[in-house]
Amino acid sequence: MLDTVSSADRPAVGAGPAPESAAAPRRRPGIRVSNASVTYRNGLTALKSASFEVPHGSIAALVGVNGSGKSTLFKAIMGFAPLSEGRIEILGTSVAEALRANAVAYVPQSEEVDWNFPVLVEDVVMMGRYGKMGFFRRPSKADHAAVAEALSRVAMADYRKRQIGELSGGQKKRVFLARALAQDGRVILLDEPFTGVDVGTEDAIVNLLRELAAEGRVMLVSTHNLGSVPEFCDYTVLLKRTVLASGPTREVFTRANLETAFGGVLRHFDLAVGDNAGATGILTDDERPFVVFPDPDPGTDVEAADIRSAPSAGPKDAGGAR
Ligand SMILES: Nc1ncnc2c1ncn2[C@@H]1O[C@H](COP(=O)(O)OP(=O)(O)OP(=O)(O)O)[C@@H](O)[C@H]1O
Repeated sequence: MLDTVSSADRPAVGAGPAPESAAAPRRRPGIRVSNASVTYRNGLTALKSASFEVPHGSIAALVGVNGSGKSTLFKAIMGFAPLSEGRIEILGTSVAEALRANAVAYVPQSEEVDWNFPVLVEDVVMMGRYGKMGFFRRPSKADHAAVAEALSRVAMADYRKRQIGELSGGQKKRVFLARALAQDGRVILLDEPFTGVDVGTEDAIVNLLRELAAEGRVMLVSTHNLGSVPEFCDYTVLLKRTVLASGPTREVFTRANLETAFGGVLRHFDLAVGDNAGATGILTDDERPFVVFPDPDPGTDVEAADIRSAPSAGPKDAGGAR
């Protein structure tokens, strides 16, 4: 039986996880990955001894270069890729039990979907209800109501009779988010939800994810959009065939950790400001950049912010692009 979430489990959205003290009860993990390894049939170990936790009611970024194992981790959480060692727990149960309870929803990358397949928007969202239907998959009133509510939550109710292939990239993403909502997924895995979407749609998706976190759901978001991670992800998991670092974003999402995770792949500019010895750093792997301001008080956390576009002044080289 999957456990339920009380409001006591929920963090203040956007405020990051509450600090834990000896007196405070430990927040229950939504996803707990312990020493998990995945080896494909061709002998490649795509994930080695990965361990991390993401608590109830939070949004976690899954960040790493192409081939670092993000999709492999998603497949393991969805039960498609068996573990050669270790364990994954979802809402305190095994993967198999979480899948039986229909607790894990997946929002795919656009490339994974055949957009020529003739299917209506409302039919795609109805797929989220299949796990709750009988053998003949005849939708009940409740199923139709759940689909309508999910579509209106992502502002796509007017498109329900449209062919999915006719929609824009951002609209398609919202439809697949609606499918996850119709399923009532308590754990939602989102694969590159911001690729190819405009800023308005990205903001709409982020706001929705915040609402879902406030409802106690757990989101794991694979993204190359580094600039948006500190903005809306409470937790970060840095992946490079294993977990390099994981925990609250403000602790994990540091320049040093990002450089380790991305190595030479990450573009890195330092903007020297006048004679200021400290320099503003911009880290990007080509989507929205992540900006690191000089630390006014060395020894404390690095201050970070995101920008939506490159600064108008060109980068003054203090290390240059790598
Ligand atoms: N079915 C498979 N069989 C064998 N190797 C695989 C399989 N799927 C993925 N791999 C390999 O596992 C490694 C990790 O791939 P994965 O798709 O998990 O990376 P990723 O971080 O999701 O990459 P991207 O950012 O490009 O989506 C890669 O070297 C990939 O070639």
